[in-house]
Amino acid sequence: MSLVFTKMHGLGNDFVVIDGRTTPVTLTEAEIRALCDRHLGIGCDQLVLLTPPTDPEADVFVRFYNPDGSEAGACGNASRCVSSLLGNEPVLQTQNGLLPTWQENGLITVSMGVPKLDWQEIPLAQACDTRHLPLYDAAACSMGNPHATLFRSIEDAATLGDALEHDALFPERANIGFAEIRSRTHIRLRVWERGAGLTLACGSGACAAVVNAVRRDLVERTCVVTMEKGDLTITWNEDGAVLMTGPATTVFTGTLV
Ligand SMILES: N[C@@H](CCC[C@H](N)C(=O)O)C(=O)O
Repeated sequence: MSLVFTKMHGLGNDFVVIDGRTTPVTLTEAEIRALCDRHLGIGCDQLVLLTPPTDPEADVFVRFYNPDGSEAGACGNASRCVSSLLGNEPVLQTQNGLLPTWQENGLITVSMGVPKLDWQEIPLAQACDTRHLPLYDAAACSMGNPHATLFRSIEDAATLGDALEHDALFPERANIGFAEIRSRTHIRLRVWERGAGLTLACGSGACAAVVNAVRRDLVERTCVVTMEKGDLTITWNEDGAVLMTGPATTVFTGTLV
């Protein structure tokens, strides 16, 4: 069976999007790993599978897979890409609920939902206080997927990310953000992603960085987050939802044989 796919990216966080809405597509973990492989497959940071929605309010069900074959509950950059690919401002159904999307001035906004703030807070605090892990002033939240944000140099992402992703502190592993506060409306960020390693951008990581920085009173509720290839604008609304705005790019389509 041949399989059509679309290669997309959001600020360099790249995806293989497979549309299984009309013809069901089933992929094993091994097949996902093979497709994501940059040498032996197509190559991407996440594989994104579209299936029919089960919620009448949604236009599509979107599932996100890391290159190690694990499934993630959220992926901000891929959510913008799917919105751009489908057009007509779709509502995305994800493991983290319904995500409305809309387009303005060539940029896509996704309402990423309400962060869970108590996620891992106690273990992280214990780690800082008693285990002397290098988690200086770390904070954690879930954006539908687990994120810890460390307020320290982005240079540390390459050296500390892997060990922290796999630290016993995080039973489900975690995405580890390294955030430099440049001003009260600007964060510079690098993210070591669970199941993917260091990526050029992470949308849910940018949302988590702003939420965690607001909780530390380091930034305002609307912030520009700069990553390797550009900016996202993140707003943590007073009603609790986090809005993420940024670009989405289609690179090419192809057929798997
Ligand atoms: N690149 C993503 C996040 C992808 C999932 C993550 N690696 C996880 O396992 O939670 C984004 O843009 O949010």
